[in-house]
Amino acid sequence: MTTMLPSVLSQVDELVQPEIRVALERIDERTRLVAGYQLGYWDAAGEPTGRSGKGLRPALALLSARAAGQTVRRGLPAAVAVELVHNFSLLHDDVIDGDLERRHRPTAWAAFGIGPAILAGDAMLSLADEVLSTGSDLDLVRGLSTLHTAIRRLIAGQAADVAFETRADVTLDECLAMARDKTAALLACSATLGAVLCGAPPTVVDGLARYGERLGLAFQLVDDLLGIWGEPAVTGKPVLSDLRARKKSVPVVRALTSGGPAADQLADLYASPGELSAPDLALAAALIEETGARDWTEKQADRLLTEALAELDQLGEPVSATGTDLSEVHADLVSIAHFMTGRDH
Ligand SMILES: CC(C)=CCC/C(C)=C/CC/C(C)=C/COP(=O)(O)OP(=O)(O)O
Repeated sequence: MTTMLPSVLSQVDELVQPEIRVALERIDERTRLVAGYQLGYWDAAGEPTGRSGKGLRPALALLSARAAGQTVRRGLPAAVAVELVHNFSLLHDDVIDGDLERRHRPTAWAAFGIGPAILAGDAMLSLADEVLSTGSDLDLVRGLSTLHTAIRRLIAGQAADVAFETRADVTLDECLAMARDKTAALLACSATLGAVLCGAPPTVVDGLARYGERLGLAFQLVDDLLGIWGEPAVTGKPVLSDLRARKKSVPVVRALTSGGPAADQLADLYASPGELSAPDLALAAALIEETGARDWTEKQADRLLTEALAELDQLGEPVSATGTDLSEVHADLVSIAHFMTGRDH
């Protein structure tokens, strides 16, 4: 596995982030402070900081326009929109979960309060639509429908995730469906939206969608593994945070449904009242590993990555309006897929 930084990520810094900053100008100053904090542009006092999100979704959106034979710039509205939707979802997720830390600093609601944080999320969601709608020669109706279908799935996935916290009988299929909705939907949308807005043929859009769905689920499985075995200094999240919150992530549900004494012991820990102590959290992680769920989840992520990459071979050769060498775009889609699944944060 390679974790080399794909070059498209620097295009996100150069092209997409400035566009998002321009879009933020449209919202009121109070809300802009919170939104820009969430996006990593400045600290709670409005002083500039280094950007902290990885920019994976806008990177996929830029590549998606190129996969349709168009310029990177044609992918910009899609890239801005998906990064805004992503940050809306993270911000609201942190409010819902009561999480205090993300990307190595206090979450937006912890820094500004729940009201301003929710409003900043709402503002980013609304800006996403507006940015898409300002593109002139684009296939806007299909684009908006693609984005909103993903947003509805994001909400459904989040609703399931919350509901699962108080259910002891979550099945592995339910859990995987939740992960697809919560995470793969927006990543698949990112991988297709640039192409959709450029009016790409269904063969290209559908192939990119299948690539994004498989890669998106692999990405969530890696995220679940990092939520248990990741290094907090690298992930920017507190140690064992998913287990502390008794999250029904994929490795947890795989372990709980595996049968045997380790699964029973884990179920007892998850059902016990009050906060889980540090030794209990470490025990829960060890029990999950003992059931083979860590290994299984890693293998599933590898399998999904292979399937995602195989989809790229089926994409065909759309007419290139720019003389783009499409094999180069495919190589970039391969590179970002490896980066997303080989990451440590
Ligand atoms: C409607 C609603 C509230 C939905 C929430 C859905 C949700 C929180 C999904 C989690 C997706 C995920 C793995 C994010 C981390 O992405 P990343 O590692 O790319 O994040 P980065 O931008 O920090 O790099």
